[in-house]
Amino acid sequence: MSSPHWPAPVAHVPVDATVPLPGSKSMTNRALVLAALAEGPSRVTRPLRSRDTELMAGALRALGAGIEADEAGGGHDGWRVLPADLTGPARVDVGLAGTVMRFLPPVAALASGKVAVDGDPRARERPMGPIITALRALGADVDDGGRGALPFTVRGTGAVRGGPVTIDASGSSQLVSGLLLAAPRFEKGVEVRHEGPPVPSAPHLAMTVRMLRDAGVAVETGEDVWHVAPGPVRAREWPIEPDLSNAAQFLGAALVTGGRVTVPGWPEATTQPGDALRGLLAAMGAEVSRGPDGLTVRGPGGFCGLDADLHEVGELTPVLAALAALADSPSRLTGIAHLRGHETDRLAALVTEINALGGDARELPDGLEIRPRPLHGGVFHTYDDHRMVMAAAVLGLAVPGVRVENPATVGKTLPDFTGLWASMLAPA
Ligand SMILES: O=C(O)C1=C[C@@H](OP(=O)(O)O)[C@@H](O)[C@H](O)C1
Ligand SMILES: C=C(OP(=O)(O)O)C(=O)O
Repeated sequence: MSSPHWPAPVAHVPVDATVPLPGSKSMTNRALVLAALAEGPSRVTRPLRSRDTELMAGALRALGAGIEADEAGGGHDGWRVLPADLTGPARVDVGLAGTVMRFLPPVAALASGKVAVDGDPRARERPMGPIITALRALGADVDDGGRGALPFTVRGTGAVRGGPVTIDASGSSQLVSGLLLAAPRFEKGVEVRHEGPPVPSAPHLAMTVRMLRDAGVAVETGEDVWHVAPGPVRAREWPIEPDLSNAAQFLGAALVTGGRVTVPGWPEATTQPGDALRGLLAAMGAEVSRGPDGLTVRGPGGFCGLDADLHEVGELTPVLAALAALADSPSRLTGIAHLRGHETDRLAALVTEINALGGDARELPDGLEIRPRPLHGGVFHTYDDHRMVMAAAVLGLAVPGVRVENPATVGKTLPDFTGLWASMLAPA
């Protein structure tokens, strides 16, 4: 899926905009899974409609679930989800979606029949081994040809025993979330114990636990251990919050241009990691306020670099790295070695592309060090990574001549990104 280069627009005046954002990828894909496993029909309202969520809907449909437009939904592009007996044979395409490749196989193990799972070429390189091994330990039959990676076939028997399992989830929190989401339907539930270097993305694990409990499932947590009791998953309405991680580039534009951006509907309390933007952008010098209109970020003119451990909020890194390259002082972003297993090796990609524009970025064993330098235009490669497009757009606000390769890859989580960006930059 490539598209012509996109000339990232320069902001000639401070932005002054309100940017409504589509729903959270992470919440939408959890809601779809829980709704497909529920006792009766559910609704997912204001979901994200993007490549990652359409892939999840397609995967669940392939197993037999009904997922259809919610005609009564008042124009929010919502879904009605009608659970059904899960059956194979089926083929599932996970694309490059971490949520689909880690959340779907445990669901497939509950189906009766074979489910073949594959994805984009890069998906075959993303960490999957620990969840394949864990599924086997829980009683599922997975044929991966000894690769410990995609593609593989889950030979479902219609039931999974479940019980205790130990996993090294240091490569991705999704390895734990995937097991937990399907576990209420395992005969014994599950007790997942993590052993290894720290698990990243704690808010995403909290989101998994929160949403399971919201579906009436009993979940207990301790340090590096999660217990899900077997039992029914309640059918319900799942209202999806705006995607706060996708707010990063828009709020960042306020900082870069010394302007103002408001994101409506910012939740009072949330498990989304994007909520950390309030503190992170404030640490760079932004004025951050919350009101009835939403969350507002104002940029003071210049802004400073960031010294932060992003272990829990790794998906914010590409945009924060772009901001760091434009800041008034150096930045150190640490705790993010696991980003080498994301859509692309994000640490390598960010260093290569920032430096190709004249920047000074270097890899640390677990992160990035970025020293601001005057940048120039050029092609910014995006490596099938939506967040590389978003990072490039932030750089382009201040650097004339940034041309973004394959901007359509942003459709993974924000298909209308360039439209929203243009609206943000349009004079009020
Ligand atoms: O569970 C989720 O919805 C996600 C968890 C995180 O994955 P990692 O823990 O692999 O970083 C995050 O980066 C990803 O964008 C979404
Ligand atoms: C890491 C990300 O996605 P995925 O769900 O594919 O892991 C991301 O969106 O930044």
